[in-house]
Amino acid sequence: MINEQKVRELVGQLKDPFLHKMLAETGGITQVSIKEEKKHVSVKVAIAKVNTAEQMALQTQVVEILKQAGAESVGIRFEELSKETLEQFRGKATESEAQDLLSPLNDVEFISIASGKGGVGKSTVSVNLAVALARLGKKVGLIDADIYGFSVPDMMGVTELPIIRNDRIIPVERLGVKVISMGFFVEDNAPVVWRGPMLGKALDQFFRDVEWGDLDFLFLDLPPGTGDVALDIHQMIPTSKEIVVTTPHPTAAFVAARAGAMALQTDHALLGVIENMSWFESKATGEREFVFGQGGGVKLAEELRTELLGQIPLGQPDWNEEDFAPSVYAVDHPIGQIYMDIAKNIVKKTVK
Ligand SMILES: Nc1ncnc2c1ncn2[C@@H]1O[C@H](COP(=O)(O)OP(=O)(O)OP(=O)(O)O)[C@@H](O)[C@H]1O
Repeated sequence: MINEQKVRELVGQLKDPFLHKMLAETGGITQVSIKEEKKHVSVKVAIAKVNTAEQMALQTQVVEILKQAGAESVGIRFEELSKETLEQFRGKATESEAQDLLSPLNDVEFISIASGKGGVGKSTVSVNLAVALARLGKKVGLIDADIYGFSVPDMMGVTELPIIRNDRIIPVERLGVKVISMGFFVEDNAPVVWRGPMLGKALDQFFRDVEWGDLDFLFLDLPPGTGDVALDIHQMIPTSKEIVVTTPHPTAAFVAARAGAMALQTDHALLGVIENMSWFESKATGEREFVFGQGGGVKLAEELRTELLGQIPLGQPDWNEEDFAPSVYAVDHPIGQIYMDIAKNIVKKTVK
């Protein structure tokens, strides 16, 4: 039976990745709560530096150790240790440990894109939002963590593979966005059965071993659905702001609500809802046809107590040969404009 004492004992043995001291020693476990009937454990952990690759590695360890001890799901929030505690320990830090504190993913805004089921346009939205933020002059990265699909490289017209320099993976840059995909690391783009530890290792690499450089936003295209893989990934990625994509049919919104609930349960914040395939507009008459129903986005946003960030109609991107990215809408395309509006709202909502 897992209880608070057990949680403190187990997590307390793990080390603050910067101070290299056990969390029990640094006073790094600041809160523990357990929902007995659901076996959901929430822990608040204080470490020297938050939103880093090191935090992400520690997060994976905490989830693993608590799951082994019988927790069914784990929620983790990170905060920074107080100045006094830091000074007390940092005085003893070596030069290389001080280097850790300059970890390049500090202060990056992680934005994950989720959906209740496949095929609703989650990858299309991820790609176009990332490009729209780059068009606004932001420094943007995109991780294709949809392990069932690997669709991002094709959608953006990426044909090359990342190169490795000094043991670091250099992401492929396309339309101002630095891209890394699970698909780059499997043969022939074949689907893979990713098991927990392997998946964790692959994701960990994307944060730790990729030379992201200086980023404002790092997007994560998550696998669709609310099954085990989606849950694992939610637990393995750093704390992020999440966008849930749905189609307008009310039953689609119902499934998407579960994705939103999963985000909250795993301690990610909701940034809002995007409704995709909202209508088809006739070029000749301007009349709108609600091919996939109506109202799903509004309903979902209400249910999740968040904002409807935008509605995206059906429409094909117009691309030209030189800049071939099949799923990216041009900046002057009406749908490209909608993505720009959503991107501006994201900037406002995240103060980046
Ligand atoms: N607004 C839209 N208008 C027209 N086609 C769209 C629109 N949004 C997405 N599509 C198309 O729908 C298909 C599914 O989109 P996408 O792959 O982005 O969905 P997904 O939710 O990421 O699916 P999965 O998670 O299963 O990979 C793609 O062929 C995409 O080009």
